[in-house]
Amino acid sequence: MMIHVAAGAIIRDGSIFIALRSSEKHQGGLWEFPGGKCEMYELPDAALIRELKEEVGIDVISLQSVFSVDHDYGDKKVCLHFFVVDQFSGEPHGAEGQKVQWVSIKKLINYSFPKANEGFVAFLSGLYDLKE
Ligand SMILES: Nc1nc2c([nH]c(=O)n2[C@H]2C[C@H](O)[C@@H](COP(=O)(O)OP(=O)(O)OP(=O)(O)O)O2)c(=O)[nH]1
Ligand SMILES: [Mg+2]
Repeated sequence: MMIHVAAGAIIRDGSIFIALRSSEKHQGGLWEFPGGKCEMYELPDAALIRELKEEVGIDVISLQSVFSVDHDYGDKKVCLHFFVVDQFSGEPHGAEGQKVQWVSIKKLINYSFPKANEGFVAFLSGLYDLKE
């Protein structure tokens, strides 16, 4: 079964907010873009808005869908729906006790993400290049 997941790159002043997945979770110990699984009949944008409120305590004002990627981890098949979140209210923080940090876009490639994130990390790194 394919699990649909919404994940968002929260962007402010050339940096992106990332969170560490706890070691007991699937793909634990790796950095992630906050988000989570879509509930039944829930579209990815609605799932992301809900998850960002729960996990990082922000209210999304503006989000843009970037692309979706199917990935088979062997133990789990996911369809990741990636978004850029460029307007929000509230200050992002680890609302569930997870380790978080702001990372400048040019340094994003130095962090270890789950395999399914490769294309999105490359895309975000490209956004930075456009500003040079
Ligand atoms: N949130 C998030 N999940 C990702 C990313 N990359 C990636 O492969 N995943 C995978 C890991 C998980 O198998 C799945 C998302 O699960 P999750 O643990 O965030 O889901 P959730 O927030 O609904 O959490 P839970 O309550 O079920 O624990 O997608 C990413 O950048 N962000
Ligand atoms: Mg999650």
